[in-house]
Amino acid sequence: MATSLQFQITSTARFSSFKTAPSNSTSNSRSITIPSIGRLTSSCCINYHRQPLTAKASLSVELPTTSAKDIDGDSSKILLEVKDLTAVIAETKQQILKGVNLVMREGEVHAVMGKNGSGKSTFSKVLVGHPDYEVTGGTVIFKGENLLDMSPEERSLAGLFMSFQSPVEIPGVSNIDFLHMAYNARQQKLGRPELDPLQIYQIISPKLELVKMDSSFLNRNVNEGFSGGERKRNEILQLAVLGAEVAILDEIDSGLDVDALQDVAQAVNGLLTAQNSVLMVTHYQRLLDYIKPKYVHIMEDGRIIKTGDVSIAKLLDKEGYKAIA
Ligand SMILES: Nc1ncnc2c1ncn2[C@@H]1O[C@H](COP(=O)(O)OP(=O)(O)OP(=O)(O)O)[C@@H](O)[C@H]1O
Repeated sequence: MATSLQFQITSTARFSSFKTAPSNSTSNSRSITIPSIGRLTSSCCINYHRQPLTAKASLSVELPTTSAKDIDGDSSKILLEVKDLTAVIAETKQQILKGVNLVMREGEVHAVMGKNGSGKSTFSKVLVGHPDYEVTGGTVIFKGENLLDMSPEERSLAGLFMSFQSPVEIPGVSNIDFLHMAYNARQQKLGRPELDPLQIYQIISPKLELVKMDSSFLNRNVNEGFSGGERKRNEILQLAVLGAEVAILDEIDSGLDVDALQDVAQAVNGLLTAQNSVLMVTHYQRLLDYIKPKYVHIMEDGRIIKTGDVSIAKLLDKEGYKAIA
């Protein structure tokens, strides 16, 4: 039971469709006290009630047989390969994604820009399996596996993370409990021992410093009453603690003051390695001054219509989207 709850919370709790039981349902939970932050509770026994998912696509897919080097001479490992991805809004069947193509390799930072309503967030949410959307065509290969065959929880546990444009509150679940459960779910998936509350705190503590968050945020319910900027920092805290091979950051710069933007960017840069990759959705060149992308993609009407280096973003900033057309 605990296992399935842990699996659910790693990603789907972060979608708005999640509902949690009141916090008094944590009876029998294990707890410890850490002086600086008060009481930590391991919440394996919180009851979660989730609406059924509708976004799981089961399109048949042929995994690539050629190596990355065969295709374009770059021998770095491909982490994510999106081909001709199309998707509709589940409820209305309105088509939003109209054939997205993208390849992300280890060690790369990609930025996706585009006018309001061009499909950037939808693309990000479809990748993590958000239930509001149905995939209608195309393929997505993540670390050699068919991503579209995985549930949102499996995607998260496989190492795909998304920071939402508007991170949702999770009432009744403290930050520390959320991180603890999500972390242990990943440990389980990797066949490693689960950590107790003290051990998890030792992992989280340096990450708090990385994102410059006060430890008091750990005992608050996830995002409840957080300011816009605090929510964004909290998203990066989750990324820092849980880790990911591909992190999708949807407008991580929105709502941040100039100092907070630098802190968050510095934290993201601190998490980048030669083995992982970041996909940033943004409207503003200023973010790209801090987190430098190898590629900038322009999305229009559900497709990536142009890919280039950061000079595209600079041109956009100066002359607007008419310069891209
Ligand atoms: N769940 C939904 N229900 C109805 N319409 C939706 C839904 N999700 C996306 N859309 C519509 O799909 C289009 C693309 O939306 P999306 O949020 O992906 O754009 P975006 O490029 O991220 O925009 P912005 O830059 O303003 O954040 C918009 O017209 C939006 O209204």
